Amino acid sequence: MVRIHPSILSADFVNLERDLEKIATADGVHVDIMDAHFVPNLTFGLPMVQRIAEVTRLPLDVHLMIDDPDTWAPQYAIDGVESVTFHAEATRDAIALARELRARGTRAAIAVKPGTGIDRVLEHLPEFDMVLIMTVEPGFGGQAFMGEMMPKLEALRGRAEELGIELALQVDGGITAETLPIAAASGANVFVAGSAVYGHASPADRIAELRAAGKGAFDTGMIDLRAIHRGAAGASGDGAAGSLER
Ligand SMILES: O=C(CO)[C@@H](O)[C@H](O)COP(=O)(O)O
Repeated sequence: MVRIHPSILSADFVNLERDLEKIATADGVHVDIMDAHFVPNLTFGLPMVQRIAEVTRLPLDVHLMIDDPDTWAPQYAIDGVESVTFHAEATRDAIALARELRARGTRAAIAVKPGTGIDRVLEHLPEFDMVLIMTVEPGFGGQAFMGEMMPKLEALRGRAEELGIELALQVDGGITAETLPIAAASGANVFVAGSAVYGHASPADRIAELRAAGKGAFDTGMIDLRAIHRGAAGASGDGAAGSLER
């Protein structure tokens, strides 16, 4: 199933309730939490997430771009939050944190920056409900999609199929109607789009367009994922950072 999660990083924070209404036809709201340490940008924290959860019926997909998620992430497992994503590069113990999030009733997701390999994520894949492959350097909207991240998606989707587990695969950064099918064909099924949605005169029309682009990629069976996976040897990289265990 294709899911479109607009990123409110591109919304008008002063008119956020209005801008949330504009994306009511989406499948979730991507909420970027930035601390000006892990990434060079600053957004907001838990009180704002609580208010967002109160004013929208859509499930929240909280993406923590912060230091020390081991301490802070569990607090975001509140009503209305469907998943909490923390970064492999920032956590001390990804598995313990994922288990804690699940125990609190939210989906546990791990994100990797473009320079980070996925070997350890592949090793421990059943611990996570979702993996987020960043297709830009985290921090800002409006950057260009990095197609060279596609082998990571292919390797993750292939491994999930081998294990017979359900895994949401999210991509974030530079997603448009042109780039979304590329990521869908590589195994992604949850698409974050900020400037593409909020930069359009009608966010609802853009959401429909993105959904159709993703559905088209799946329906036409553009690419056989297993074939891709066979050719994706070495795609996982050696991991620039992000030990998953202490
Ligand atoms: O996490 C981030 C940026 O770090 C994103 O969620 C951006 O908001 C995506 O914006 P676009 O690339 O779609 O404009």
